[in-house]
Amino acid sequence: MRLVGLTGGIASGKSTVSSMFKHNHIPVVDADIIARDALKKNSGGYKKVVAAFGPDILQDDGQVDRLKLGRIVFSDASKRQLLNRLLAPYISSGIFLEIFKLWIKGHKVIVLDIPLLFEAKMDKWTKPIVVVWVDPETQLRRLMERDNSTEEDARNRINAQMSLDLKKSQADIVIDNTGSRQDLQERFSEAY
Ligand SMILES: CC(C)(COP(=O)(O)OP(=O)(O)OC[C@H]1O[C@@H](n2cnc3c(N)ncnc32)[C@H](O)[C@@H]1O)[C@@H](O)C(=O)NCCC(=O)NCCS
Ligand SMILES: Nc1ncnc2c1ncn2[C@@H]1O[C@H](COP(=O)(O)OP(=O)(O)OP(=O)(O)O)[C@@H](O)[C@H]1O
Repeated sequence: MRLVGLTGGIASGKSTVSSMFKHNHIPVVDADIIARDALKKNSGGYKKVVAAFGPDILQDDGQVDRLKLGRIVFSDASKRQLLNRLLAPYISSGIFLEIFKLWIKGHKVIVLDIPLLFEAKMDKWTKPIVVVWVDPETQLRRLMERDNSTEEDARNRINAQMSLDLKKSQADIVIDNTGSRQDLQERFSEAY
């Protein structure tokens, strides 16, 4: 079985590339979805995170206020490391469970779409590593547009990750997504 690592920076275009893999009938495990499940009300991760960060991070319905928690952790590295440490066991076991389910169904190639592939040291499990790269200005603009966020919030999120150029230097395949969606489709078709 081949596990392809699909990574990049926030808003560099991983989800867009991941839908191209799905279009080619290659299944994708999305680490962001698994991380969201790990923080849903009453899950193991939720209980740990609420115990550590306090009830102020909760909405009226008891779910975690993701915007509020995001503001806290993306502007404070030690709080971010704490959140990462608390959720890591739930996220990694969720990822391996999803991969296992696809493997027993007989899939020979599976894509793991994970923004923190290198940061979480999961790069040793994947080959090839595909990095979706964009230039910094395009990344900032797309992130602000997509999330309707301020420049400060967007910069904090970008700075919370390993630099995109460093990720690019460790890639087996680089897909440049600075151009149009059509250009991206062409880059993808050249690589796959
Ligand atoms: C802080 C949280 C609640 C903010 O939620 P929000 O809905 O605003 O963002 P979302 O989860 O959709 O993430 C958007 C992007 O932010 C980046 N990001 C998320 N968590 C982190 C992190 N801990 N460090 C660096 N970048 C991160 C990723 O590029 C991700 O694609 C959430 O991101 C979270 O629980 N993060 C910790 C879990 C994690 O590490 N997730 C990454 C997947 S492995
Ligand atoms: N080539 C492109 N031209 C214009 N907009 C694009 C292009 N590629 C992606 N986008 C847009 O940029 C934003 C970020 O793309 P996408 O959501 O695929 O990134 P991502 O890497 O999956 O982000 P995250 O790390 O937050 O999950 C989205 O709004 C998407 O529609």
